[in-house]
Amino acid sequence: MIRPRIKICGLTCIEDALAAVEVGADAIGLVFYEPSSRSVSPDEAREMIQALPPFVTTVGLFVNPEATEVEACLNQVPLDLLQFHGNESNSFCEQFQRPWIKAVRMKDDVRLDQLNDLWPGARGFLLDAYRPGVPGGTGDTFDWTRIPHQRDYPLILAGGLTPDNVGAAVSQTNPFAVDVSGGVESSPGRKSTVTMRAFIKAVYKASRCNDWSGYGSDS
Ligand SMILES: O=C(O)c1ccccc1N[C@@H]1O[C@H](COP(=O)(O)O)[C@@H](O)[C@H]1O
Repeated sequence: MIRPRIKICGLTCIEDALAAVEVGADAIGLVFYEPSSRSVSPDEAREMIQALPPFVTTVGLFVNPEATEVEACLNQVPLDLLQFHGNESNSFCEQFQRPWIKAVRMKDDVRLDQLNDLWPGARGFLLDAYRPGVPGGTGDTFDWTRIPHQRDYPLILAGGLTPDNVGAAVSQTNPFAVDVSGGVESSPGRKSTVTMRAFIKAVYKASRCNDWSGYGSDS
């Protein structure tokens, strides 16, 4: 099994972003959705990205934004990828000339065989738990047996992942990537380096990838 890429989302300060990269995150997510405790301003996001080493994918998360908000953000922040976590259409997501992924909340009636028809421009689909009235970042899991083994899109598995359950999640679903936010937090908006390291180690272990050597000790 190829090791899934690992995105740590909802970073709010340079210190946590650097720690995420140091323990092995491939991508970091920045939340541009103000009601969230993980929300950052474009200025804060730019400062965080400027502090990163190369080869770290920077992802901007939006929930039903105005196009002007995304454009203003892109003018200030060098984002590699956009993550749309609301009810955005394919044509809305396509207009920014930037690669994007679509988050899909796993409500009972979601048809995973129709994702590419609904959002043909998406580079991948992030599956998250569904909780009425909350767009994401809930810390809830969903039933992974709903995910088919045969897929025609890169699957990014999210929703309530933690160091304790991500190994089983990876083994069961063989995702292209995993995405975590609340499961590696020490307090609202802040990440625990120890927990991020444990999360990444669990992903490596589940993919039988023995070369994990993230910096520092486990304690
Ligand atoms: O993190 C948030 O605050 C958030 C707000 C609105 C939409 C999505 C949000 N986060 C994303 O939700 C999933 C799952 O998060 P969790 O691991 O269950 O806490 C993940 O993709 C976050 O990036």
